[in-house]
Amino acid sequence: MKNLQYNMSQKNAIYRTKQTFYNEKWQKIPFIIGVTGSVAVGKSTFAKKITRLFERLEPDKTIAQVSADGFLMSNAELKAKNLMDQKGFPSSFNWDAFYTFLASVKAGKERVPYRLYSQEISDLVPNELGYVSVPDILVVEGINLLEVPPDGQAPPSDFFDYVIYLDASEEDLEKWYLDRYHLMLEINRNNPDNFFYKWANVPLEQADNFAKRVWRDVNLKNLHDYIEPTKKRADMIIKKYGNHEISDMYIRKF
Ligand SMILES: Nc1ncnc2c1ncn2[C@@H]1O[C@H](COP(=O)(O)OP(=O)(O)OP(=O)(O)O)[C@@H](O)[C@H]1O
Ligand SMILES: CC(C)(CO)[C@@H](O)C(=O)NCCC(=O)O
Repeated sequence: MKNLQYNMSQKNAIYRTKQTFYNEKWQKIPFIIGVTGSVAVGKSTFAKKITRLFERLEPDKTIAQVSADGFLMSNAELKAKNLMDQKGFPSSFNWDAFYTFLASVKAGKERVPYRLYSQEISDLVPNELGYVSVPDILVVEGINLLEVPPDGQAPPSDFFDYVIYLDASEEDLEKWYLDRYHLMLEINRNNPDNFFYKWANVPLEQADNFAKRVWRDVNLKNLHDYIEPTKKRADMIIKKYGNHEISDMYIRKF
């Protein structure tokens, strides 16, 4: 946390110096923190925690939190493009929208809109937008923050001031993924409109075989091919034990 606060004050000093040099009026530039890593590593939980911590430690600053899952294409769009088995891969994101969002936040625009994603419906939330209005700090969590878009679009990492990569063993990741899946089955057992309803009402072994296959063929493949290769570009790597406690921490000093 100290490291993050230090980086933030350094970055703000640079922004101020630049604006003075260019004879510009002082304008707040949001400090954007990224939290990245595998599906189910705990990015949104961790992002929530650092947001709460900042709210306590820096009570005079405004803090917002956004998930990069909102820049995925909708399930309908993925189905139409035959990309459902690549959900979460670079090919499944709307990179232009992600870039425009980050560029608008950094430019200090008011009420910058973004789509919301829900793990519970496993899709973008229809007819609802979130808005970010020039916060001091924006925490963005997502699997793709340090990836380079596939079609030559500008990479979102241009706008991140500090990126934390959460790391864990593949066994723990699969377990956390399945635990969350079981929770979704439980919650939606009597909810026929929900994505998980179908799987909540077949024998557990059959439901588990489906989830394990999705984990292996989609999320683990995504980790190997696209997410893990970005790890060395992070400013900080935090490795977690199976009980979610931190086992190791690496900080990039350059
Ligand atoms: N610190 C923690 N303590 C206890 N449980 C945790 C912790 N962090 C994550 N979990 C659990 O692990 C699972 C995955 O966490 P979370 O949804 O935050 O992951 P994620 O990386 O944001 O996932 P996704 O990429 O799919 O959005 C959830 O069931 C969550 O409750
Ligand atoms: C939304 C993502 C891509 C990442 O958060 C992930 O949770 C996901 O839905 N992966 C696709 C395969 C699956 O349903 O788990």
